[in-house]
Amino acid sequence: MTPRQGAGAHAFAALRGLARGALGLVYPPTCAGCGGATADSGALCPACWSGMRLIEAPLCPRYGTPFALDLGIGPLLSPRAIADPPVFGRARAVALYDEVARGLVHRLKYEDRLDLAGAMARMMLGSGRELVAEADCVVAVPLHRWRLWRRRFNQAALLARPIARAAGLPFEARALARIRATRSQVGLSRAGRAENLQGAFRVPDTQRARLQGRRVLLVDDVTTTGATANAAARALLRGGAASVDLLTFALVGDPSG
Ligand SMILES: O=P(O)(O)OC[C@H]1O[C@@H](O)[C@H](O)[C@@H]1O
Repeated sequence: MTPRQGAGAHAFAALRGLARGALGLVYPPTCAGCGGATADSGALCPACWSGMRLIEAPLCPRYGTPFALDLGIGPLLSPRAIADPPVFGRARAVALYDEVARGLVHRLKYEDRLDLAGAMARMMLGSGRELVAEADCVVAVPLHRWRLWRRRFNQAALLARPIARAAGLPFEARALARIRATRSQVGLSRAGRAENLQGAFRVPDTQRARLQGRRVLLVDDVTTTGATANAAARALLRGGAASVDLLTFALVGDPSG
C-alpha cells in the first residue's frame, strides 16, 4: 500500500467509525437474541450468549451431534450415523435449536431481520472451520422460486455469502436449483420430510462443469432430520461434486418423528 492509499484507508476507516457512532446514537446496538442492549450491534447479550447451547466436541464426525460424554477413545460414530449414514459427508452446526438459536433463526427468516445474518455467519465460520478449510466452493440450499418470491430472500444464501467471502471461496449461487415446490417441512414426520424432498433439487446442465470434482460446502439455517440436506447433497453429487459437507446455524437435537 502506498502512503497515499494508506492515508485514504485511514480516512475511510475514520469516516466509517464516525458513521457507526452516529448510527449508534439513533439506533443503539441491540442483542441479536433478545433485543436488549449490547455493546456491539450483531452481538449477543451475556444472558443470551450463556443461554445458547453451543455444540462442542465430543461429537459424531458424520452428523455433528454432540455426545454427552467423552469416552476418550477417539472419534466415535453416533448410532444413527452407523444405522442411517447421511448422503452428505459431515455436518456441523453452531448450536442446538433451543430458545436462543430458534429465536435468531425465526427473526432472520420470518421477521426479515436480515441484519442478523452476518453475526450468525461468523459463528458458523467458527463451528465449521474444519469443513470450510477443506471446501472448494459454497452452495446455499435454494428455495423454490415461488417461495423465494413470497419471502423475497433466501435465508440460507444470506448466511452462505458472508461465509464464502470470509473464507475466500466462490459462492455458487446457481449451482443447485429447487425444481419442485415442496410444502414446508414443519409438522412432517421424519419419513414425511424425506418423502417431501424426493427429487426436489437438481444441478442445472449449465452448472455441471463448474461443480465437476469440487468439494462443496452446503449451507442452510437449520438441520432437523437432515432430509433437505440429503436431497440437496444427492443432487450435487449426481451433478458432479466430489463431496458435500453441511454447515447450518442450528441443529434440532432430537427431532420428533
Ligand atoms: O429437512 P430437515 O432437516 O428435516 O429440516 C430442515 C429444513 O426445514 C426448513 O425449515 C429449514 O430451513 C431446512 O431447510
